[in-house]
Amino acid sequence: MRPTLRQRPPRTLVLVGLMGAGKTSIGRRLAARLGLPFVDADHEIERAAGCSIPEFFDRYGEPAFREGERRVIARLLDQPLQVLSTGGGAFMDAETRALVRQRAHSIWLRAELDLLVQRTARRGNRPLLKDADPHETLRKLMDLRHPYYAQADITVDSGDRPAEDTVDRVVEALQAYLDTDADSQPPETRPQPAAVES
Ligand SMILES: Nc1ncnc2c1ncn2[C@@H]1O[C@H](COP(=O)(O)OP(=O)(O)O)[C@@H](O)[C@H]1O
Ligand SMILES: O=C(O)C1=C[C@@H](OP(=O)(O)O)[C@@H](O)[C@H](O)C1
Ligand SMILES: [Mg+2]
Repeated sequence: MRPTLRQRPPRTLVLVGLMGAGKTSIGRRLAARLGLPFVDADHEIERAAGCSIPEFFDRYGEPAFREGERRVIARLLDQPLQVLSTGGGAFMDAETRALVRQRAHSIWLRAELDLLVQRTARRGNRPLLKDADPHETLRKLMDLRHPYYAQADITVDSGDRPAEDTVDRVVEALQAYLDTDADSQPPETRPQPAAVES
């Protein structure tokens, strides 16, 4: 029997990590395992904009995409408990990180560079990887973004193994987190940090 959680998670589960880490595919399977709705922020942006992510980048540019991404994720974090897979750049935004911290549990799916390159080579749907050498681009993004992903509540290696095995690892890490972490209360009851005078 595959592991599942002993309790309903108190908050939405947000997956973060680089392109190809498996946020969309593992997120969908995790939701099915836990019996929760699944939503992918990129799919929601595509639905709202009526075009694909590459078309969005072509027509409106990356800054407009980031703005849309921030708004869509804020809206999705207002919805009832679900599994929410973000696009790789979403957690770089300070407002999004703060909102995720307040309202959700975050899970960083971490993977080796070569595996990310392999997994993203299969489809040409990632505008950031279409021009320059994808290996070099992902390496730079790794340097830039890993310190932010590392701020997630939970980290799970998304290695070269069957996806359901990675889901097992996510469930086990999440159970351990919910068992021990004082922050794992529903968002309404979580105490807010006191304002800091600057
Ligand atoms: N064990 C695995 N874990 C995650 N993704 C995998 C795995 N094996 C193959 N993949 C594939 O890697 C590709 C990229 O995954 P995706 O879920 O789109 O990543 P992300 O949303 O993080 O960019 C998909 O085609 C997925 O099916
Ligand atoms: O890392 C990024 O900046 C991006 C990741 C993509 O999502 P995935 O991480 O699901 O591929 C998508 O949001 C867009 O192409 C930009
Ligand atoms: Mg994705």
